[in-house]
Amino acid sequence: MGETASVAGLEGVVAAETRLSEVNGRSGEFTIAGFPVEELAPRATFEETVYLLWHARLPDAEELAGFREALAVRRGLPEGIVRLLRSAAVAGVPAMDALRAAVGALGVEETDGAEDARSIVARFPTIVAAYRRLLDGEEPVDPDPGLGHAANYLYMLWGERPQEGAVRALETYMNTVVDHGMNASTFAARVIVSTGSDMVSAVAGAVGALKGPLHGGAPGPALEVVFEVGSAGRAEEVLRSKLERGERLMGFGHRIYKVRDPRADVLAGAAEVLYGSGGDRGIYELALEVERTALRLLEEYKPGRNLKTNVEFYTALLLHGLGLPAGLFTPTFATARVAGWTAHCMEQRKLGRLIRPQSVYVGERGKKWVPLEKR
Ligand SMILES: CC(=O)SCCNC(=O)CCNC(=O)[C@H](O)C(C)(C)COP(=O)(O)OP(=O)(O)OC[C@H]1O[C@@H](n2cnc3c(N)ncnc32)[C@H](O)[C@@H]1OP(=O)(O)O
Ligand SMILES: O=C([O-])CC(=O)C(=O)O
Repeated sequence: MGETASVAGLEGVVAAETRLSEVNGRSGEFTIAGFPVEELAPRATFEETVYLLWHARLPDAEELAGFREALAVRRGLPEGIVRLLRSAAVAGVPAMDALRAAVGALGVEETDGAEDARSIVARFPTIVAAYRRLLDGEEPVDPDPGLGHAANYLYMLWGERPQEGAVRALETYMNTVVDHGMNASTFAARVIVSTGSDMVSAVAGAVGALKGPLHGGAPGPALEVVFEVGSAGRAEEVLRSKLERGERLMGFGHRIYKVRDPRADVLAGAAEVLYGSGGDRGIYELALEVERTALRLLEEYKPGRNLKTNVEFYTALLLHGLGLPAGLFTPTFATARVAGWTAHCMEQRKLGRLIRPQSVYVGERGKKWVPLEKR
């Protein structure tokens, strides 16, 4: 092969054609299967959004009822997976690692992609909620087939039926983050199925990619910073010292968005409603001050980089407002994004080829073997 320049982080490289979602980083627009995120996310149920991704259109009433039912009947976990989660909880395994192990242990149906996708998406919240309860020393709560996907997740976490406002906030969140172009975890999933491998393997790999702090692992640390700041007067001092030490501010910056991430506004709207009706209003106000200070300081320390608020900052605020502990932020992200991963797997299978980019060799050549005793 001739010499080819490498592109650090594959920035700007187009890796696939997709009809699932479009991220426009210059105008700050995000489209999910034809719908602007701000149009779809606050209105749709999660089941409607998943149906839209998988079928390229919204369901009618009968199709939606059938789809809800199809997910609801697949929520239960095989006994082996519950056993696996119990031992992981005893060993104190972090939630994303337990999720990855549990997903990896799901049986591969391999009859058709749609069946795999339904049973994987249906079981994600059950795994996450059961594991959270086991970590807290409580028994898992069985899914309630009478509840929608998001409501049932909260029910399995808390053991009581959630209020409508909480369900709406969670559905808005899950719809907002369900997919996002060729993000790292989605790309990982597409690479795995492109080899002809199965969807369970692809989703387990995607969970591994999502948990990193530069991707889906950011909201926990973003909230920690708000707590570390503690009061509005300390925002400048705390954030400045982080930037002086060369640390990144979690929840800010994005590979594609060079303007504000439009999902931040959708989640800010949902958070405003959630905190407006009570809850920890003080932390919400403080977070807004932290955001303002962070944006100002990022412009000062990284001029011209256009580092703006990303989805994770408001994810942290919204999920905290819902009463979720920080350890559940990334697993909850995964319970939404898994619908996008499976949609991409199906699309990749239909349209894609083996994904196999190139590397440029920068090592030495022509070396001579040296026997062990002479090294
Ligand atoms: C769901 C999601 O995945 S959304 C993203 C969630 N991740 C975060 O919030 C983590 C914080 N943000 C980041 O680390 C980055 O902005 C990323 C990983 C999201 C994007 O990274 P990239 O596109 O690779 O940008 P890159 O790492 O090249 O950074 C460009 C410059 O901006 C700086 N920078 C980028 N983000 C930040 C940040 N949050 N805080 C401080 N500096 C930053 C980098 O240090 C670099 O500066 P330099 O050129 O002077 O060395
Ligand atoms: O698109 C990205 O690179 C990261 C992101 O915001 C997401 O996955 O939601």
